[in-house]
Amino acid sequence: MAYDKIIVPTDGARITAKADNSLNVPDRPIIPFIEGDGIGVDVTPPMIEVLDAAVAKAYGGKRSIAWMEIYAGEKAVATYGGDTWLPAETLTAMREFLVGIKGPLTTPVGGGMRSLNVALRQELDLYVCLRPVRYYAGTPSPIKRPEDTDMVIFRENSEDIYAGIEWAARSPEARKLIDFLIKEMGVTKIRFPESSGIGIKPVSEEGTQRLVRKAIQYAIDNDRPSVTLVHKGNIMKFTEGGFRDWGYALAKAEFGAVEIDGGPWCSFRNPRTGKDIVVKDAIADAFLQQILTRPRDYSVIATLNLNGDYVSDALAAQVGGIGIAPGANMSDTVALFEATHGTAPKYAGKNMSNPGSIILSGEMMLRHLGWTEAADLIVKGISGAIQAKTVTYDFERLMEGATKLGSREFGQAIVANM
Ligand SMILES: NC(=O)C1=CN([C@@H]2O[C@H](COP(=O)(O)OP(=O)(O)OC[C@H]3O[C@@H](n4cnc5c(N)ncnc54)[C@H](OP(=O)(O)O)[C@@H]3O)[C@@H](O)[C@H]2O)C=CC1
Ligand SMILES: O=C(O)CCC(=O)C(=O)O
Ligand SMILES: [Mg+2]
Repeated sequence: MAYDKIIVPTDGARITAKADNSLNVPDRPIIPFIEGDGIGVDVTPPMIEVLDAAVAKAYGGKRSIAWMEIYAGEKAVATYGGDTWLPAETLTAMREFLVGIKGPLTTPVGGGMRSLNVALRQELDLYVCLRPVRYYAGTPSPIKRPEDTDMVIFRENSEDIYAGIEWAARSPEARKLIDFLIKEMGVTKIRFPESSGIGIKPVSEEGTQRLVRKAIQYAIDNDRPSVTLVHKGNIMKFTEGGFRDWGYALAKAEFGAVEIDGGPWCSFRNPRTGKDIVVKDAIADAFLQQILTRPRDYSVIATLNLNGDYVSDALAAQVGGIGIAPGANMSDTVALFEATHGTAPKYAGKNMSNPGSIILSGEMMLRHLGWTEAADLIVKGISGAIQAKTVTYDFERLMEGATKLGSREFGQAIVANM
């Protein structure tokens, strides 16, 4: 494939997918990366340095990464000109090279363009947003026993109110839709029809089931005790309630789950371990208080797009903040690893922000490639740097006697602790 601005490294090779969607990973794979807006300049370069160091140490030069910059957001506009926020060849490169990593991208509030992050997920159909939440010893946390929080979020990434189907108040489209709802659908509950903006929340059986299937399979593969479907189905019966019902139906039809005490909770035996896996559900508001009051009750979480967004940041805060919360956006073939936080504009370019989130996203990426030895070194390095209290401002301000490091220097501390 010929690219315009993307320079494909000539000394690397493409990752390819086998028929069963597992990966053929060469010893020097080409990995596309998007630097990201705002603090992207601060956190992405240390991520590259840390991953390179971990791979070099783990494999003594036998393996390495050929990094390939691809563009989105402000750097895309600077590189391609005009209004090119998400160049077509960025999507082409992700489809061709299959595994990539990105920094955060800015989305204006209210008006302006729609989210490039969401656009990437939709265009590449990256329907799973996978966000593991675990505690690293020594990390400052607002709760008493942060080590009790060990959850893995499977956030549906392609539909829900997050899909961006909405019209501004008083626009012809909003008026037309509201008119249709009132006149043809008999809707009487729009309190202020003249001045309502209006959004649509699509939630499908297919979309739910492909996500819940991945969450249950993860619980099986990783010896997890439960999968909780988190929804607000008492209020939004046919969208969030549908999510719950379709989730349970899938657990029964595909994994042989049977109801416990008349349901709706059900369980099945993990074929790998022989232990029971419980599939249960929780209403989102109650869930948000229970993750604080009894986090040990929850393990794998499957939820809709907007709930997953809220839950991700809430759980990240419990284990020390968004500065070290990693994530991945995945389809059956393409995976784009991504920090959970945004562009934190007030810190942009100041070499202050914690690069831990994108570094641990990189750690997930190495595991996805099967390079577990290098991934383990990153966990060791970050644990060591935190325990030595050599950390960025976000941790330092909450720790007694810590040394404050810049983003770059924290990356170096991780490498030093590998
Ligand atoms: N996937 C993506 O690319 C995402 C993009 N965004 C976009 O980012 C922009 C800014 O969003 P905003 O709501 O401010 O959320 P951010 O996550 O960018 O920042 C909120 C706060 O979180 C803390 N924080 C975030 N990242 C780090 C880090 N690496 N190290 C330490 N602390 C960190 C800071 O807290 P404190 O000030 O207390 O130190 C910061 O002020 C918006 O345009 C939004 O749309 C948002 C989320 C995800
Ligand atoms: O796309 C954005 O700007 C925000 C996305 C977000 O907060 C997330 O995916 O966690
Ligand atoms: Mg978010």
